[in-house]
Amino acid sequence: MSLGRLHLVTDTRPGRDPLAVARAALGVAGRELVVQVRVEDSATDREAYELAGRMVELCASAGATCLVNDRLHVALAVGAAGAHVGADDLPVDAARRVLGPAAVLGATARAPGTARAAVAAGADYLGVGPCHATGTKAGLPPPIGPAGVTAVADAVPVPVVAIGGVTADRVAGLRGAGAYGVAVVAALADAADPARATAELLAALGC
Ligand SMILES: Cc1ncc(COP(=O)(O)OP(=O)(O)O)c(N)n1
Ligand SMILES: Cc1ncsc1CCOP(=O)(O)O
Ligand SMILES: [Mg+2]
Repeated sequence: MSLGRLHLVTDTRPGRDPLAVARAALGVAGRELVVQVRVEDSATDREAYELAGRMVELCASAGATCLVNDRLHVALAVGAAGAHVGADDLPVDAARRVLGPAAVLGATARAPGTARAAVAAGADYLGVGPCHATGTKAGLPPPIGPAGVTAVADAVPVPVVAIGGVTADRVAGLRGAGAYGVAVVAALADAADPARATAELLAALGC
């Protein structure tokens, strides 16, 4: 599996335009981009399906990978490449059974033990964090910092994607800590120029 190093997780805030941000990022990053479609828990399956379906088409035209957060049935229904699950979602082994062996399956981990368990259960990559403080998701445990990323990366043979408060300035520290790539919401969704912000993140990643 060749996984992109820059993951754009879609912004769930009302009034945002995740397709416009993804279009701008795809134009710069192409196949190096993974778009993870993430919607509010309160969003309907129909809303998730419609956004994910449009995102799959956009990603396909750029040669990029589209994943769906949490809702595996939506991932299957729109023909996404795979999905991402965390502690409140289906367990990794169940998610793998639902998606099948060929799908890309990501799992959240913040410590070596859970990371090893997720990989043993079938995760292809790990989303690890929050690495830094973030205002994007409430109720998270304290940031693990680059040292926490190293602890996980040293424990598993799969790519580690650092998430939480990631900015272009922080990418070098995270890569040095062992992260294969990074996942961002605000760094692209809040950027005045998402295409330029994408280029800066890619440059920091060494892509
Ligand atoms: C790449 C990546 N890493 C971690 C997460 C968080 O997933 P989860 O813990 O299930 O939380 P929600 O995103 O579902 O609120 C992620 N989505 N992507
Ligand atoms: C979904 C999620 N899980 C851990 S941090 C996070 C949000 C990351 O958003 P940002 O890049 O804006 O900090
Ligand atoms: Mg989840």
